[in-house]
Amino acid sequence: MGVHASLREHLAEWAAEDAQKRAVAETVENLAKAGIEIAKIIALGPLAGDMASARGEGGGGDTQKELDFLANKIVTDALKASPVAWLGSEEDEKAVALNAGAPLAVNTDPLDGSSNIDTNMSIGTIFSILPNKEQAALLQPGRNQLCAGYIVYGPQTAIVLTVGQGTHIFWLDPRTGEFVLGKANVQIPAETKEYAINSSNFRHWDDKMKSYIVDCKLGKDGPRKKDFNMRWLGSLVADGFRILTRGGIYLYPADIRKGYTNGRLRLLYEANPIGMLIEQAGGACTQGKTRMLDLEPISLHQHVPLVFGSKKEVEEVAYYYNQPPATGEHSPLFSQRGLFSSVR
Ligand SMILES: O=P(O)(O)OC[C@H]1O[C@](O)(COP(=O)(O)O)[C@@H](O)[C@@H]1O
Ligand SMILES: [Mg+2]
Ligand SMILES: [Mg+2]
Repeated sequence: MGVHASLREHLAEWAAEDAQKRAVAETVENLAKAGIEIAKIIALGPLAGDMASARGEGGGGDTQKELDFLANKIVTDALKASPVAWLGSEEDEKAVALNAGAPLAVNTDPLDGSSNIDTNMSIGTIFSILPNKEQAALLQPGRNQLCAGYIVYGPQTAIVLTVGQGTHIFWLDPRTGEFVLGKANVQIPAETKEYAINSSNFRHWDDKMKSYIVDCKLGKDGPRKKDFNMRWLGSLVADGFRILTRGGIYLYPADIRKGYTNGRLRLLYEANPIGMLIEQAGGACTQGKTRMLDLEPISLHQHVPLVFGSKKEVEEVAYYYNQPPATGEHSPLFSQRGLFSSVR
């Protein structure tokens, strides 16, 4: 399949005469229109009202902000007008029935990066499109996704998209209201020297994660033998975009805080769509050791530890997780030497 200049042409050629693919294409186009609407609100900043004010709790249990609510409404309306039977949204506690008998089911994070709404930083809308099934259509492993993507609202608005034939980035041209191809077949470099983690949580992590980060910080003086840089934007879509652009690794591990024992990110509408986009760009996405897209979901708002990015670096994290437990002076808590330097 060729990659066409506009998102519309790209989807039309891919879908051709296949009914399921045409349904996916129509849904993506409707989500793209919803994205343009959301982008306009975001571009207004405070002129659109206080979009960062709290409204209560969203369906997933996190604080719901005004823009979370509004984005959910816009995305839900777009999906109601699409061949979608079931909707799973971060902002709705339960699955939402849309068009009975339609061929698709969609999981979405309508507004990712809510803590950045009033900071003029990139935020986004994530979606994962699945075939409809008679039972539990939304609870399918990520490898079943027909399409995954997100719209990022940043200095530029763009859609990062995969239908299983590479990951492509389409930029919104505000002059025409059309998404046009910016980067076809994104390839994430296999190796990296840049990691992204909220390191304020260091004391809550297990020893394996502490060791990995300690060794990154030791740089050339430690077992990794290279200096690392760190970035943390606090929006998965923005950190993900950087990794798609120049490589890197993103980590949100499980930790011992209440509500974080399976990490912070959600499997169905964050980890799975990001996982498909990253794999299709030559990267890897795991729960630390095992492939994200093979995980059998058990609930709509399920948390999962998330590690993704440059393939070799993601494998390096699995290497740390596969080491025997650390004890005594070899603990990164007590040592400035890398925990596993002796076993390499
Ligand atoms: O504030 P923390 O703990 O660093 O978490 C940041 C992570 O949480 C998220 O904001 C979760 O997404 P929501 O804003 O959709 O809840 C990610 O985008 C981001 O990577
Ligand atoms: Mg999110
Ligand atoms: Mg969200």
